[in-house]
Amino acid sequence: MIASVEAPAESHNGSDGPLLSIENVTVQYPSKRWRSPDFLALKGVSLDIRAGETVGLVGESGSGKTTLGRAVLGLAPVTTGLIRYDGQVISAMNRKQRRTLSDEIQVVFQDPYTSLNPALTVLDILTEPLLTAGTRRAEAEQRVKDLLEQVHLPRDASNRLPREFSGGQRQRIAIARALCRDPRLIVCDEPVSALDLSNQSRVLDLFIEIQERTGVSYLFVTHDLSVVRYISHRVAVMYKGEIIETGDAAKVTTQPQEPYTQRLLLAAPVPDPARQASRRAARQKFSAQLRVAGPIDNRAS
Ligand SMILES: Nc1ncnc2c1ncn2[C@@H]1O[C@H](COP(=O)(O)OP(=O)(O)OP(=O)(O)O)[C@@H](O)[C@H]1O
Repeated sequence: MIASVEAPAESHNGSDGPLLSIENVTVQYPSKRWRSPDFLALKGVSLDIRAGETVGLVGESGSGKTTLGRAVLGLAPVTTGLIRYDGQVISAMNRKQRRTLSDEIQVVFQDPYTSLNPALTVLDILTEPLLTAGTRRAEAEQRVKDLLEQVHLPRDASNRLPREFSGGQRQRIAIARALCRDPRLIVCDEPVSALDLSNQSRVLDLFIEIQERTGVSYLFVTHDLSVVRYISHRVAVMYKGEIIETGDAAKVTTQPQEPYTQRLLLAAPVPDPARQASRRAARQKFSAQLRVAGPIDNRAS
């Protein structure tokens, strides 16, 4: 695995501004139970993503990572704040207006076993978004051949059903589907966490390869720090609905400034025994520092 990817040299959208700009966004889920308060899942989150950039969103379970990805996709209610895409405010768009963005913003979900329609062949899964957009069938079928090649699946994959593929191969089909209409931003929600380690690194390499070729940006949601370090240019760390630290991926994942990020780093599993020993020593040192510094909630805002 490489240490971290090179930052994109320049914006692909021809402007100096970010491709995606999340500005002070709050998401409040309405309570489903009588007299219980609404739940504030995001508390004033701000984050930019430039064209061609991968921003990794990391944090423990329940910190709000998926909610932020869903807010970008228009699937979680933005209560206050704004989300701009290429300068245009998208957070206030209705469903019909959002549909016009499906060429631009796509998603790859965690579970390749449930994200693909089991009754459709790969050809049907991949031609459907193209035919819906008005592409002629012959052209759509040629495009599917190209897409299968791009994600390193054999051309005869077209005629098979999702159940005939392994988890890693299914995730490649899901990636091909996300690529159908040449998006400029893909929200990746834990796209490798259901895969075994060797498939994880192959699929991560595929994401990087696609980005190098197309200049697509990724908002990459994961709880796994080694994944985030591998794939991201920058990392944003979420804690209880807030972004508490952002910065260069290599720096945040090796020299985090915030005690919470330090704790997250120390809690990450390390298979190599020598590294485990040094991790244990670091953990003990960090615990001693914490005893002096006070509880981890006392982080800088
Ligand atoms: N539709 C919903 N209605 C009410 N609360 C929700 C809803 N979706 C998420 N939440 C709550 O919002 C908080 C953030 O959830 P979210 O799924 O964004 O976290 P996460 O960081 O992605 O967690 P994980 O890594 O486990 O997926 C959690 O406390 C969750 O219970």
